[in-house]
Amino acid sequence: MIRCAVLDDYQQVAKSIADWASIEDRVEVTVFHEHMADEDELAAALAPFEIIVIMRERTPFRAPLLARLPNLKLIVTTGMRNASVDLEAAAARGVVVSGTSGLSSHTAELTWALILGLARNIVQEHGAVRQGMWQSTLGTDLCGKKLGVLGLGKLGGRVAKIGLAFGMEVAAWSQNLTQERADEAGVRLAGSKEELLAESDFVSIHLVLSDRTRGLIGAEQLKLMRPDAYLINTSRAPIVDQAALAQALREGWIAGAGLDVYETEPLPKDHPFRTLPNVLTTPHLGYVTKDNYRVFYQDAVDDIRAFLEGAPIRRLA
Ligand SMILES: NC(=O)c1ccc[n+]([C@@H]2O[C@H](COP(=O)([O-])OP(=O)(O)OC[C@H]3O[C@@H](n4cnc5c(N)ncnc54)[C@H](O)[C@@H]3O)[C@@H](O)[C@H]2O)c1
Ligand SMILES: O=C(O)[C@H](O)CO
Repeated sequence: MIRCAVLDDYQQVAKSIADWASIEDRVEVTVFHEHMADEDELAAALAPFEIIVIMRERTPFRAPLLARLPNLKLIVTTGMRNASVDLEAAAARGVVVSGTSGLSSHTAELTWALILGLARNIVQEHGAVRQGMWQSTLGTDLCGKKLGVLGLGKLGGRVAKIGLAFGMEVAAWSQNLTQERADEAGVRLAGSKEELLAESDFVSIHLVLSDRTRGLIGAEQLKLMRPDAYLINTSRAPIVDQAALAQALREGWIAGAGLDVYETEPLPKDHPFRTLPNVLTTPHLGYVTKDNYRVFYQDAVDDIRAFLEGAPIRRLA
């Protein structure tokens, strides 16, 4: 039997959500529900396995860990982009890395959950109702307000479209955004990042993390935002200087933030984002839906079958 490990199945759904029975005559699957952060623990637990299925970027596979996994032949990661797998080191060890497809609506929808949650103080009001109170905050209308979208790719484009449906004025900016793409999305191309930050009621980040986008929003940029504006980041934490963001929230440079992504995940227990009253946090839930997991895990099973049969496989570049 080929041994396969499935990592970080926090919700304990990996086995039931896909058709593993179709490969059970050849593959013995062990599912790990708890996150293992320690490299020694990972190396010891994973050394016997030929195949490892990983959920997004929860457990990094860099050269030192890969070197300690002598039996490893295939890594299946969910999605087709995973910055925490060292593809070169894997190739050097003869380990194939494949990816899965996935849906693209999920994170745009979570972005709107955060925007709506912030605009209508949903979490505070829910808590207050539970404690016997009635109407303790004033909400903000979205219709007629300005939404600034940083990065107009798949998710940014979808978020912009929903903003238009709410009757918002939508502008977008990124270093490589063209007038043609802005026209196609039906939004205004902002003259500069600074202009977009200064004028928006809600700024939502949908850039990929790269050398050009790391630290794109620091203290200087946060100070350009209005004190009644909100920042939403469901993209990647290091695009925003995290210490500057905590200061901005503490000192009221902006009204609040909706965050799904963090520099260290899981977010450390004593991190200020866990307690600041004007932060709405979700634990990197953008992609965590039944519908998307069904696609992720079924594709993982299909990748494993293809690999075992020598059929073409979706390799990560
Ligand atoms: N929270 C979640 O669970 C979740 C789920 C899926 C994706 N994401 C993140 O959302 C982000 C957007 O994903 P997507 O699928 O829309 O990606 P995409 O590739 O379709 O779009 C990314 C955007 O970034 C821009 N961009 C790329 N490189 C750039 C650079 N060097 N400088 C400036 N702009 C640049 C692109 O032009 C585009 O507008 C990514 O960071 C992704 O990791 C988060
Ligand atoms: O980029 C993504 O797909 C999500 O953030 C999960 O890692």
